[in-house]
Amino acid sequence: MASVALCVVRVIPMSRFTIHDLADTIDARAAAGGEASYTRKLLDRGAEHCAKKFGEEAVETVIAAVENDRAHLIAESADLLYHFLVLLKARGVKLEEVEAALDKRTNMSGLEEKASRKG
Ligand SMILES: N=c1c2ncn([C@@H]3O[C@H](COP(=O)(O)OP(=O)(O)OP(=O)(O)O)[C@@H](O)[C@H]3O)c2ncn1[C@@H]1O[C@H](COP(=O)(O)O)[C@@H](O)[C@H]1O
Repeated sequence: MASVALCVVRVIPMSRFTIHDLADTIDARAAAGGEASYTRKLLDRGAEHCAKKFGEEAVETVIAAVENDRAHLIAESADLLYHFLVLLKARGVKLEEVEAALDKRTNMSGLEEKASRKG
């Protein structure tokens, strides 16, 4: 008798929302006046404050990962990415510049990239 292979595919709904959409929102909030905006509040407190918030979110993400709490990890990752983009904005770095740095590494392994940093 022919055996039947069962393949279970978990379907995750695709969102059209991208990290670039969030970066655009952050740009718009940065350009706007002093109306109520958490982003505006963070940027007004300066890059060092934004860096501190990013660090806090990084620690919260680490804790969620170590605890193996999937939903918590996703939520903290979303906070982390938001605060990462605000930090880049505070220091005048474009997301595209980070992507370009990643793009340069696409043809080398992580081990090669690590070695290229030494010396
Ligand atoms: N994606 C986010 C987002 N993720 C996380 N956060 C905020 O980041 C904070 C997480 O940090 P904490 O847990 O330390 O919260 P907290 O103690 O309230 O923070 P602080 O008072 O210490 O600053 C929370 O206040 C979250 O609401 C975000 N705030 C905003 N956005 C996006 O940014 C857009 C613009 O927001 P506004 O600038 O408020 O209009 C929104 O439409 C969202 O799309």
